[in-house]
Amino acid sequence: MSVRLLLVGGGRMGEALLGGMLAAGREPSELAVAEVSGARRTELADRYPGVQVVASPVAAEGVVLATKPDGIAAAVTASVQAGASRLLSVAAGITCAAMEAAAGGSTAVVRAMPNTPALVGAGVTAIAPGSTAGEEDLAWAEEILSAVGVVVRVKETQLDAVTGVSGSGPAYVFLVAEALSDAGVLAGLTRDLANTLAFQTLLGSSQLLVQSADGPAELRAAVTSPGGTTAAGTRELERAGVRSAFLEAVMAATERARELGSA
Ligand SMILES: NC(=O)C1=CN([C@@H]2O[C@H](COP(=O)(O)OP(=O)(O)OC[C@H]3O[C@@H](n4cnc5c(N)ncnc54)[C@H](O)[C@@H]3O)[C@@H](O)[C@H]2O)C=CC1
Ligand SMILES: O=C(O)[C@@H]1CCC=N1
Repeated sequence: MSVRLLLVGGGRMGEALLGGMLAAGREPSELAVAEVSGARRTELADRYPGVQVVASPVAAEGVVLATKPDGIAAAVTASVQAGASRLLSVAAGITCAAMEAAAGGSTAVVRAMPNTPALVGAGVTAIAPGSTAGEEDLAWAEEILSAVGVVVRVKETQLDAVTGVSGSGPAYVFLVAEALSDAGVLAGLTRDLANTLAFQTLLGSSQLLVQSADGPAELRAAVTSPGGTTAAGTRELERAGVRSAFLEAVMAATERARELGSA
């Protein structure tokens, strides 16, 4: 008997999607995970009772591909051989055309770029259709991914840039969190207190940003008193080239996604 949805690759991103879908109310019996690592299969089976955990693809109505980019072509072929007629890939760089070639038929392909805040239902995913994917296929992908956060539709040519901004973006934010906490310790606070202050500041600032009618420049101006502490701190960030560092980081990640797709 086929499952409704098979996840191929139960690593960090695959687990984020699986955990998010279950938290959003998906029945475990609808889901299966194909994972090549035996140790990982044991972990997943323990953590997600009721989800079928297998070593290679089983028959499924639809398949989410979450292996590393260099494993996607083989995973597409195995999934199609097992009977899948609809594929959704989250791999960085790998194009719909490459997956369609590996599928070798009329399989509908949707390419997506999610991010790990999907683990807590606060992800953002951009999706783009392959050449034979229609509205129903996009709606199917949206139904899966909207369980773990916001979903936006983009052109496939935009997906490498999306990878640079929001796919990799959580790592940049975590780096800021570490740095802000380290700075608190440098200024004499305990690590626990510095973590609480840094993490809650990131959370609160993000919530303010998405809920406010003002954009980031206005919100930053509201924190910055004339001749005050924030202006003094911001001057150092600008002097260190933080803004430029973010521009370069996103461009490097975007370029790397392109390279992964052409490897
Ligand atoms: N980690 C992240 O923040 C994000 C990752 N992605 C994409 O998600 C994909 C997975 O990335 P991660 O989860 O970080 O990597 P990972 O290495 O944690 O997970 C990959 C998993 O796939 C398994 N695997 C490999 N070949 C397989 C096969 N043929 N059949 C079944 N399982 C197989 C591996 O054993 C591993 O558990 C990548 O393509 C990446 O570009 C996309 C957005 C964000
Ligand atoms: O680092 C990577 O290649 C993956 C894709 C986006 C986030 N993590």
